[in-house]
Amino acid sequence: MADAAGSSMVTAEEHLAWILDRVPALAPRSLPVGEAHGLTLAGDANACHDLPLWDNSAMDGYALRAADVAAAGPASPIALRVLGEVASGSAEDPQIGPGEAVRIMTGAPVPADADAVVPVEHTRGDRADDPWAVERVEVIRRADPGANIRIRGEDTAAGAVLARAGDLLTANRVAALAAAGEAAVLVRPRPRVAVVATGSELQPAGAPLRRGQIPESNSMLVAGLLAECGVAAEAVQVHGDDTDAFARVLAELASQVDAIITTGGVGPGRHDIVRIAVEAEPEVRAVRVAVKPGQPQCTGRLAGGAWIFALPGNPVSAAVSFELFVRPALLRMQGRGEVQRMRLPAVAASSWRGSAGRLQVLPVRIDREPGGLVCRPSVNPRGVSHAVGGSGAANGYALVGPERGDVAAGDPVDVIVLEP
Ligand SMILES: Nc1nc2c(c(=O)[nH]1)N[C@H]1C(S)=C(S)[C@@H](COP(=O)(O)OP(=O)(O)OC[C@H]3O[C@@H](n4cnc5c(N)ncnc54)[C@H](O)[C@@H]3O)O[C@H]1N2
Ligand code: MOO
Repeated sequence: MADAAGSSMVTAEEHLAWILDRVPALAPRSLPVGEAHGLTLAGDANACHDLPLWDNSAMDGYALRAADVAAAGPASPIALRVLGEVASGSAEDPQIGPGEAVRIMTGAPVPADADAVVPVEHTRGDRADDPWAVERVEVIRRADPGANIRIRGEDTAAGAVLARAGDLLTANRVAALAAAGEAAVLVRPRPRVAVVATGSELQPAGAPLRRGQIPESNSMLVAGLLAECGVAAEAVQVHGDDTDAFARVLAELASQVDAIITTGGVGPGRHDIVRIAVEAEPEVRAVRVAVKPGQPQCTGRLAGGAWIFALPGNPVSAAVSFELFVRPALLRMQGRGEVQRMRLPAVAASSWRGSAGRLQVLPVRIDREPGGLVCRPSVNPRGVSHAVGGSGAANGYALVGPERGDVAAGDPVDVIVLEP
């Protein structure tokens, strides 16, 4: 281990940069586009063909020659002979002469002889009980050339870049790639992650508690935070403060997963078994980060292969550490270009005590108000790290830089929103 626990203090930015410089990108693989939602592209993806593929109708109506209906109006209908129909999926390209039209449906290819589509609402049919004409249609509104025709390639040209390496494949992106003819995409997989909560005081939720015991909640916290960033935990374990047993668990998991997230046991205490277990690991750093909460961190690559993110046991400290360091690292393993959440400007609705010299990451309730976003602490800022109860009501974090001190009501603060 590079430093003895707590022997050096680094900024949150420096610790994140240290992590992002080192975490490996997982090997890419090709997947059918329909299985790639939520993954990250490992190479640029281009349109295989124009979108739309051919000039097609934007309306259910009649394809015709615009010049034929230039003088049409409600009081001066123009009658056209109906030749037939081009339905969606039809490969027909019927010839249309002057004074002629074909019924056409939305999305169907516009016949080469037509230069406009008139919606059925702007026509009168030749039967009393049906708006659609069979043989003869009266057009009661003029149409300009090009009206209601979606031009081949006007959305995206063949060969255009639709998404780049590092982009998340959102539902919209997957749809764009499929629509543009991509059958398979090169993506990086989600990391395999194990969660290990440590502490001899921990009991299953709902179990009877004697003095000194508490319900275990961090494993659910971390597994849930993983799920919220698209990763299903492969293993979730809870262990007591037995250094040897923990070292064995770590050694076993290190060759099975890409990352191990532990909580608890990173302080300088006599039973802080995680810190003790990773002390001899040359590529794991133990640092104190200038952040509140989330100060003690042991992070790096274990000799067995996996990365370890040993987070403090205090529940809010663990949650903040996950947000600041683990989430970006897991996204970078997937090759994601942007690994940080968007920071939005908000206004503090109340004053709170700051933490000059450390980045304050405060669980807050963020609300929309007519003037913009406002936020108020959801925990007592006096003691944030253990405030698991109050933090449950938070929907984001306020980020107050180390150069700032206390926050006054009305002050601007940056927030990140955690709810989708
Ligand atoms: N002498 C010092 N003491 C402490 C320091 C320090 O610098 N010097 N740092 C404090 C800070 S800051 C933090 S954060 C904690 C980090 O402690 P650990 O990572 O060793 O965490 P634990 O001692 O195991 O637990 C802390 C706290 O959290 C509760 N906890 C732990 N695991 C869970 C769980 N799975 N579910 C729910 N709650 C859990 C635990 O009961 C403790 O109350 O150290 C400070 N001390
Ligand atoms: O720095 Mo510890 O993680 O706050 O309480």
